[in-house]
Amino acid sequence: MDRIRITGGRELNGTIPISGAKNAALPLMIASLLTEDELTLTNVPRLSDVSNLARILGNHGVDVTIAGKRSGDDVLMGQTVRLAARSIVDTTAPYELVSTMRASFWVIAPLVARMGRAKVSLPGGCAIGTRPVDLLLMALERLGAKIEIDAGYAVCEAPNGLKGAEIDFGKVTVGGTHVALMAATLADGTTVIRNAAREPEVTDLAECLIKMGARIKGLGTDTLEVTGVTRLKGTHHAVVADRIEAGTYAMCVAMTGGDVLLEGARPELMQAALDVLTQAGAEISATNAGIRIKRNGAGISPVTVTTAPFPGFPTDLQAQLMGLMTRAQGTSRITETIFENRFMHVQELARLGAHIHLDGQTATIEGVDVLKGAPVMATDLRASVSLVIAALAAQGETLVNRVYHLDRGFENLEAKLAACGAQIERISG
Ligand SMILES: CC(=O)N[C@H]1[C@@H](OP(=O)(O)OP(=O)(O)OC[C@H]2O[C@@H](n3ccc(=O)[nH]c3=O)[C@H](O)[C@@H]2O)O[C@H](CO)[C@@H](O)[C@@H]1O
Ligand SMILES: C=C(OP(=O)(O)O)C(=O)O
Repeated sequence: MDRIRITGGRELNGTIPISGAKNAALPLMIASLLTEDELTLTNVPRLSDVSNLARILGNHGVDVTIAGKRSGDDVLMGQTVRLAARSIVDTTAPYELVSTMRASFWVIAPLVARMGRAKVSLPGGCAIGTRPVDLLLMALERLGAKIEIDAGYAVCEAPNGLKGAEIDFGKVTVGGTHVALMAATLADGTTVIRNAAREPEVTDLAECLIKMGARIKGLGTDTLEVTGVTRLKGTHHAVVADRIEAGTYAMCVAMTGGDVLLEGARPELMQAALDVLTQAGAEISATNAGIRIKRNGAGISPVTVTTAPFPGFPTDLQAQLMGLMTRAQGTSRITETIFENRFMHVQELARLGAHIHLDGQTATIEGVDVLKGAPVMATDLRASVSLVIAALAAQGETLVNRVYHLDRGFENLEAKLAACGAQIERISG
């Protein structure tokens, strides 16, 4: 199993290219099930979640080709992925495949919308919380699907097609909004989705669906109106830049000091995170090329932050912010409101010398002057990268185990950081 070795104490200076967003690429790939034509996605990140989903879609009969490895020696470009679901050969998504990644449950929406049936394994909980799918199933039921839970599978039928309806989400759900949006595009009549998630990845999916011929109004708001069409067509779409990856590298720079251009990052999609970084003492400027982040000399100021759905501070940056605050000059408070158990990093950060006290959903972090390298491991993606952030400022060597979590969501993490001066390397095997 690969590990990452980091020797802390180096400033970061240079340019980090920001990849396409994992959380947009996955639903976009799933949307290919809605049409017989070819969907071409560019700027797709090289991540294990992407290759796993390609395998899952292949099982349904989607022809997936992945091209465009790199242009030049050190300039990494996203991949181009072509997906053609000419005929769907299997409407079942088995446990063995769905259990490898939660987002694959979302195939239920295009399968039932196009084929009138789907049998998809329930995804189960994960390290950050129980993560039920009741709201996703409620949305499909509102559209007229009959759903039964049988032997661990959601069996969903709509032999006469889906019908437009009002869907009111009691709680903001990104996955629920993706599912409702995809299913409604092929439903008969108009669907109104209320309390829809406004995350940029939802808007990216909606923009692609519109290019495929879907009729959707209200992009970027909490009310989406979808008028169903009988068929969708193929298109080309570039995956939106990853605001979570950009926010993560911004926190790395805020931690180590230095001056880095986050190339291709979109400041308007991550204002809450940029505001928190500014409070923490980083200097942020938006440029034509992306976001420039600097921290020179002054220490890290403590912050008080509560996670919230977009446009609030994202839960997917909560662990990274905690990593940064371990070295703040004072006491920070971070409250997690989206997932009930997203604190797997607390114990591991403590191994590096962090002082964190957890009380319910709020972590109180007493900043320390010195962190010291240690072997660490985490059980999820963002928790793992919070350890990388702390390790970049720790004295001595940190070995981050279970790198496969990082490979789910960060393309070439060690190459991107090393190019800016970090002492970081992957140890294979
Ligand atoms: C692949 C992807 O895009 N993953 C993101 C997506 O996950 P995901 O789509 O799974 O997260 P949701 O937005 O659905 O979850 C938000 C909250 O709603 C709850 N809930 C959700 C569905 C449901 O049927 N019932 C229910 O109670 C969840 O347990 C959680 O407490 O959005 C999360 C919140 O921004 C991010 O952290 C994940 O990175
Ligand atoms: C929680 C995440 O992903 P997933 O929903 O795929 O588990 C994440 O990207 O931080």
